[in-house]
Amino acid sequence: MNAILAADAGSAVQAPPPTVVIDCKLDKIFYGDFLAVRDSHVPIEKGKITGFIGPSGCGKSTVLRSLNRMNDLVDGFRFEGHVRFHGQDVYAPSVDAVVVRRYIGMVFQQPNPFSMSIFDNVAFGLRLNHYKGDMAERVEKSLRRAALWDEVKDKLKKSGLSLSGGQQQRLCIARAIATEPSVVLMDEPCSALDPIATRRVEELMLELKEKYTIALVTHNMQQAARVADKTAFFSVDISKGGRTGYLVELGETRQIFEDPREELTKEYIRGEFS
Ligand SMILES: Nc1ncnc2c1ncn2[C@@H]1O[C@H](COP(=O)(O)OP(=O)(O)OP(=O)(O)O)[C@@H](O)[C@H]1O
Repeated sequence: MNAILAADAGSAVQAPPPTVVIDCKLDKIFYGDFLAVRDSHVPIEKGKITGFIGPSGCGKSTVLRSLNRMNDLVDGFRFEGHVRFHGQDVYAPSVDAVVVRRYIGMVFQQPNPFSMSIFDNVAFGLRLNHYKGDMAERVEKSLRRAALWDEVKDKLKKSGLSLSGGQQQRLCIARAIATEPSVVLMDEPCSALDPIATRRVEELMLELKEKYTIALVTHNMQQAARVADKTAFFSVDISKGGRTGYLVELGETRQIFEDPREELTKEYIRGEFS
């Protein structure tokens, strides 16, 4: 027996430490004077799905949108803390938000294809980023990865808006992954979809995490339990007269659902599942 294993005899063999792709430490997030979120440190780990759950208004979307500077255009948005992508400050003055979103893509609640062809929807971000490679090849690859190619390959020139809701959301996923981001942020991607389309997108998430890291906001606890590797539970602090969201607990999904450390998490999970 070698020395390392001998020293560890009797304990489980340790998995290698996870790689943190986005180190997000949001001490305070404001909209104007309103303190929307406090004390939320959510490291996003490579190759995993991190689910954000919690009651309405607890800041799930605010935290998610802070990761790729989606809040830049919101008047009065500011935060204290840091967001680092592979160690690089996402908010450094020298960093262009368009470049950030090329590496940290986003899928929204409502499928929002642009009013242009299916092909152009997927090519959109590539053109924005002056992609020099084979456009048709990349569009096909993205549509295949989004499990949509077989349904649209004969109508690439048709409008993205002509597709069903579930197809539109997979088109948006194809658009988000076309630039080959490392991380895809998904803000309630299934809330406008029926159960069958939801299942399809959930299966897709599980396939995509082989290649992309995913952060997922969901209202649907069962969805978090089904797909997330890690789960972050947020709540709302009303003790000081305001309504400020904060991270209560972050852990392996199984631990959060079956053996939460915090009383608040227990109550929330019990309430939602009972
Ligand atoms: N653009 C904005 N301007 C001002 N306040 C905002 C803005 N966006 C969100 N807020 C406020 O910040 C708080 C957190 O909102 P956020 O949408 O992040 O919560 P959430 O947990 O995602 O909610 P939900 O589950 O209902 O979507 C809420 O009090 C909300 O009203």
